[in-house]
Amino acid sequence: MISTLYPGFGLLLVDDEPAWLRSMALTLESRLGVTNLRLCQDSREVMAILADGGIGLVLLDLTMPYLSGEELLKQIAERHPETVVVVVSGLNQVETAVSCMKLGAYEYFVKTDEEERIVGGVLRAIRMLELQRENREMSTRLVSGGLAHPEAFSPIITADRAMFAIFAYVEAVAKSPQPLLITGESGVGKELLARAAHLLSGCRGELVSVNVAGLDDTVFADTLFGHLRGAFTGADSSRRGMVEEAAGGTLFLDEIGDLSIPSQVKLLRLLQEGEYFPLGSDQPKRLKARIIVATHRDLAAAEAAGTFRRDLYYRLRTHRVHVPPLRDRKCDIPLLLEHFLGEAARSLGKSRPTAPRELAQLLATYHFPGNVRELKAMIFDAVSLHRGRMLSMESFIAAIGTTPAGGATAAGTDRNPFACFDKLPTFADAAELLVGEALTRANGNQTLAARLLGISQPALSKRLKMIRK
Ligand SMILES: Nc1ncnc2c1ncn2[C@@H]1O[C@H](COP(=O)(O)OP(=O)(O)OP(=O)(O)O)[C@@H](O)[C@H]1O
Repeated sequence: MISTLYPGFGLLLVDDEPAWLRSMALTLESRLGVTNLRLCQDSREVMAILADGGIGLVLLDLTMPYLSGEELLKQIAERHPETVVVVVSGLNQVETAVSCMKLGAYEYFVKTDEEERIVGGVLRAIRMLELQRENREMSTRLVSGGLAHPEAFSPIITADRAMFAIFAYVEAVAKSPQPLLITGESGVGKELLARAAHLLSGCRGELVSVNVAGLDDTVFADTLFGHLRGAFTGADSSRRGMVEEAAGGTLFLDEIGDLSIPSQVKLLRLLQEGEYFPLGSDQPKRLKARIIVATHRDLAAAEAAGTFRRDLYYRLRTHRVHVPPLRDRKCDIPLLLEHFLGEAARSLGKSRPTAPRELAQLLATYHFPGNVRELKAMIFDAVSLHRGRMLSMESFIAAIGTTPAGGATAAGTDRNPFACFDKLPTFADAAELLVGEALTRANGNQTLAARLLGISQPALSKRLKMIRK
């Protein structure tokens, strides 16, 4: 069920020199983690291999016995136009390169080019093909009327279009054996999405979650792969690792961006080889779980900074989604408010309070660094404190009031916004600025602005009149 082949389509390397084929295969495997490879030394076999299906990308030599690369390029363009061809030739001639590009080659490299350039070109071609495949799957879903299994996403409350697009994507790639990478700030709902992907995968086993942040390399290996009795001092009994617990299901590795480099190597090996060794054992076990990983970190930046291995990054990002922060989907706030009010009332055994009309508006003024988790905690806190029918806004104002809307807390200004002023504004100027800011955050709603300022609505109205005079 679980394929360890990467990418999801085959790469066919065609060259009459076996040494070049071997060396290219090793380079692609070690640099990009490519394992879905077929090598072909005889140009006459190429079209038959393509006819069998499964090949997405061909790396083609030009000068070969029987059929030349240019002849093959013509035939591939005619019979398999969806197959991408990258020419890697010994010929360093501009005319040949131009003629190959005219025949439909995606890129042209000379064998003496730097390895980095050729590897980069192959990676571009792989990404383009992966995107084409994803787009095809997505459009099929859109044409066939959206989600086939909306119920898998029912725990995720949203009215946001970007979120629905993510659902369609997750459904499209749910049965793929390749890993799924979910990124997004803390508390946006990445784990909920992982659960939906697991449900849709059709795998009958469990979803096993492991937070890998802060695990040192030995603990990481022990947690994932388990150990045999006596594997190390204190290992009085053997232990099944999480990879085994997740067999037939999904292994969800959270906070993957915090994984140490040695543990990244172990994870890459697991993905590439589909095998692992429990500590103290020389008998390999097979990976039988789908892998989903999540992080709040920017993995591309971590890869560029050298703290995340490139080969693992490319392996993990085959299918990826980015969940937007709550501040970018404010239309979800009223829905989530209603949802969590009900949930909080039920779990606290209270009757469901009614939210004041301005509450959703007030919440929309806040930037929610902790996203949905923070909103949920605020609502649970307010419901646990509240008495009577109408929910009080005070606990929300207290929570929101401690953090500026932009989220910026420049040094020295988090408690005292005037600390950075050389010359203090006058009292009247400061009051005018404050009132203006409150009205902006409250979208012009005076009742809400007055609450944000901790004054009554008539007092705010009076102050506005004074300002406007
Ligand atoms: N759209 C949503 N609808 C309902 N509940 C949600 C939604 N998004 C998040 N939650 C709730 O918010 C909390 C945080 O969600 P979750 O753990 O999935 O976030 P996360 O992105 O994985 O966070 P972290 O990066 O910190 O692990 C959970 O209680 C979850 O049920």
